[in-house]
Amino acid sequence: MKKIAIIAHDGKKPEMVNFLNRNLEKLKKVELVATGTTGTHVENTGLKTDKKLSGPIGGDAQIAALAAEKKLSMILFFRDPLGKHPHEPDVQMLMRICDVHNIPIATNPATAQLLLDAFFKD
Ligand SMILES: O=C(CO)COP(=O)(O)O
Repeated sequence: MKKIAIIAHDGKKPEMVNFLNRNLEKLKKVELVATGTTGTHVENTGLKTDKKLSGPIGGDAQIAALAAEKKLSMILFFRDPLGKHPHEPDVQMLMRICDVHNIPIATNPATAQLLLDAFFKD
């Protein structure tokens, strides 16, 4: 089964939840993995997800490891460009690993929608 990773910074969690609710039917058809607090929000929509550690304590790094192992179809990362994040090096590492391994990564809701629509077009 295809696996999609969901990550959201705190300032973008409401937008992430709106996105999930608009795309529930599609997202029910794939396996989801998420960073810890994001995962709790994902579960509150009724979707199931494999919850990793919270971002600041290693969750982004765990998602990056899955990307490096080519176990992810895409990453939907609702980044907050206006926030300060103690684990910014992990965020940069995640994006770099995606580029190294050519894993699609959306970093805002508009791109996330385009990626998801493309993924389910057939
Ligand atoms: O910090 C994050 C992304 O960098 C997300 O972590 P949480 O889902 O645990 O809030």
